[in-house]
Amino acid sequence: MKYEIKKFHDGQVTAKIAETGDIHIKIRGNSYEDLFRAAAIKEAWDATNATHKTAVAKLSIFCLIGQRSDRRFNKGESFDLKVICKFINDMKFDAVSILHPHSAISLALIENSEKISHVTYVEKAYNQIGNPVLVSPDAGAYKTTHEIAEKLNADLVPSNKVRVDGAPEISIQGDVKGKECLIVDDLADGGRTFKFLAEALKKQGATKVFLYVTHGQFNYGFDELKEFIDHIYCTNSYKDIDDDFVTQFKLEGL
Ligand SMILES: O=P(O)(O)OC[C@H]1O[C@H](OP(=O)(O)OP(=O)(O)O)[C@H](O)[C@@H]1O
Repeated sequence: MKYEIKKFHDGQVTAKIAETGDIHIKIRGNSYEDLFRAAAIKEAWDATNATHKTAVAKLSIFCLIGQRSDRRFNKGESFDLKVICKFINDMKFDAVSILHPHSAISLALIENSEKISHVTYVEKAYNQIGNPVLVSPDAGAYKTTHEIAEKLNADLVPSNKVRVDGAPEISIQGDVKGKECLIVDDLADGGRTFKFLAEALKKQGATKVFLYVTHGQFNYGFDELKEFIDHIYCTNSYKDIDDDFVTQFKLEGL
């Protein structure tokens, strides 16, 4: 470790660089404090490397806070992802990698950014289940899941979701009768999207329904989800989960 982080009683974070040279900071990035930690480390690193111009600083963010707020939802409201990305740009990293961002807007707003693909984790779930049909829950997930289906040589059933008064309405565009399905998406907040989709898939004859999300928040627990979902796969980008219902793929550095 090339740095130390300390926190004062009032919540202030402070960093100390232990060695000069290249640095690669890996954070969840799912809280403002995480971003401030990275900023403190980078500030100390810049000062330490002021005469070492060839050293490289990289930042990996595994679960970018505000990634869903990729537009100004209503007139008069703040565009939160823009504020967050401005803060990240101010740190001036040479490269910023973002694991499975919700949309391409994060990558467009962050300078020197690139995406870390989630294909490895989907592939692990796909192999553990034994070649299920992939299901993309909405238009946003279709493009990336289509790319993954091509790579894995898997069947893909697209589905569409529109929210009516906050509740998702589902239409499935393919035959899932007698098949095992793996829903693939970026994040689960409460997970209602997937509960409704799993119910619809089972009504159409799917034998088992599994869920893969990269960022597993599951803010309301698993009880409701267990009704129609057989098992969940996710990474620990957002938090560590200890539950038999969930298989978590641990990210290096967390
Ligand atoms: O766990 P849940 O509460 O069901 O939410 C999960 C869904 O919400 C997100 O999409 P979102 O509706 O934000 O996508 P949008 O960009 O189309 O608004 C995410 O990509 C999932 O599809």
